[in-house]
Amino acid sequence: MTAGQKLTLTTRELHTDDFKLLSHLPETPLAFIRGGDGIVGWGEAVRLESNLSAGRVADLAAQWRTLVAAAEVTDEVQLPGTGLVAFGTFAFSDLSKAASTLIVPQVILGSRDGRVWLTTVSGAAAPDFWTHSAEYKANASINFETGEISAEKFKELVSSAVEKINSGTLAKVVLARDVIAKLPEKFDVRSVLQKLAHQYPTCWVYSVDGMFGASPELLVRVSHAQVSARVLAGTAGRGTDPGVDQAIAVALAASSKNTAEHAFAVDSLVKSLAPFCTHVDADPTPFSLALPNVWHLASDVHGVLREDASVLDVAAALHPTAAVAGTPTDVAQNLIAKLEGSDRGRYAGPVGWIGADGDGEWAIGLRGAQITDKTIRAFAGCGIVAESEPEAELAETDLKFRPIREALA
Ligand SMILES: C=C(O[C@@H]1C=C(C(=O)O)C=C[C@H]1O)C(=O)O
Repeated sequence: MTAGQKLTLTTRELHTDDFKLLSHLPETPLAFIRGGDGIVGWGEAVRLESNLSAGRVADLAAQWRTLVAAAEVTDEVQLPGTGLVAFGTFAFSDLSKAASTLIVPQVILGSRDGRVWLTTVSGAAAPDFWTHSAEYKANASINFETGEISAEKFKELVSSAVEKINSGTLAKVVLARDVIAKLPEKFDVRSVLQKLAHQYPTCWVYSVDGMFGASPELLVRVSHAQVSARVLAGTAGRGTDPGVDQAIAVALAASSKNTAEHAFAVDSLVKSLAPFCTHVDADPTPFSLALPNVWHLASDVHGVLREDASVLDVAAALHPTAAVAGTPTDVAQNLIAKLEGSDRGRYAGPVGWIGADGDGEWAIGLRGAQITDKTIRAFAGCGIVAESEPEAELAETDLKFRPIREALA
C-alpha cells in the first residue's frame, strides 16, 4: 500500500487492570516505550519509503500528510499515540544505503497514564497478543566482534579528528565505531526490549524495522504545539563507590571540555528550532543525568510551535544535531564520511512515531543495534573536541556499548 491509498481504522479503550505493555509484545514488535508507557505495533498495513537522500525526512513527512488526508479514523480515546500512527526509522547520512521508513502497523496497543487502547486497521486479521501476558524466549548469548572500525582504527581516527580541529576547520566531530555478531537462530527481540526497559527506565526503548535499543536522547517531541528535546553531550563513567560516583558527576559538570562540547549541542539545537517556534527555552546550565552505565550532561529544551509543522518537519530540520554529527554540521558530516568511511545505517538517525495530527516523539537512534538478514550490528560514538584523547574516547565507546551488550548477553 502507498501514501495515496485509503486507510480505515478504529481506536477503542481497553478496560484492564494492572496492564504492562512490555508483557504484551507481539513477535517482531514495532515499539516506542518509556517508563512503561508508549505504543507497540503489530504487522504492516502501510510501509512508506523515501528514495531521496538529502530530503528523505521531509519527503516522508509529505507522504505522511497524503496518507492522513485520505484516512478515515474513529478514535474514542484521543491521546498521544491513538488513532492513525506510523513508526519510523531514518538513516543517519544522506549517503547511506539504509532505507528510511515509516510503517503503519495493522494493530497498535498503547498505554499512557493508566489508560490502555487498541487501534486496528479495518480488515486486519491480527493475533490476540494483547489478551494474555506473553512468555518471551531468552536468546543465546551474543558476543560481538570487531566491525568495520576496530578499536585501534578508532583511536587513529580520533587523533586525525583532533588534528583537523586544531587546524581550525571545525570545533567538534562525533566519531563512531561498530561491532558485529552473527544473529542467533530464532532470535527474539522481545526479551531484549524488556531488559532494556527495565535497566533504562528513563530512556526511550525503540524497535522499528530491525533497529532497536534504549536511547537516552530525545531529538524532538511535539504534543499540542509544545515542542521538547533532550540534548546530551558530555559523558563520564559511573563510579562503583557512591562518594566517587558523586565526585565524577561534579567533575563532569565542571569540566571545560565537556561543558564546551555540550554547549555546541544545545546552541545548534536552539538555532535549528527557532524558526519553528514563537520562543525557545533551554536549561541555563546542564544537569547531570545518571544512567546505569554513564553520567551525561543533559539539557531539556522547550518551545512553542509557531506554525502548522509536524514533528517530522521539525526532526528534518534538527537532524543531525551537534550531539551526533558535530559543529559546524556540514564540515563535521563530511569529516565523518571521510574518516569512518563506512555506512552508519540508522545509527544516530531519528527513530520514533508520528500521529495523524503531526504530533509525535522521535529519539536519536543511539545505544542500539540493527538486525539485518543474519547479522546484528551495533555502533557507539563520542564527541571529539580539541582536548580529546584517543584512549579515553575509546573507553567512552565501550561504556556506550554496555546497554546493548548486556541486554544481549
Ligand atoms: C554518539 C553517541 O552519544 C552521543 C554523544 C555523547 C558524548 O559525546 O558525550 C553523549 C550522548 C550522545 O549525544 C552514542 O551513544 O553513540
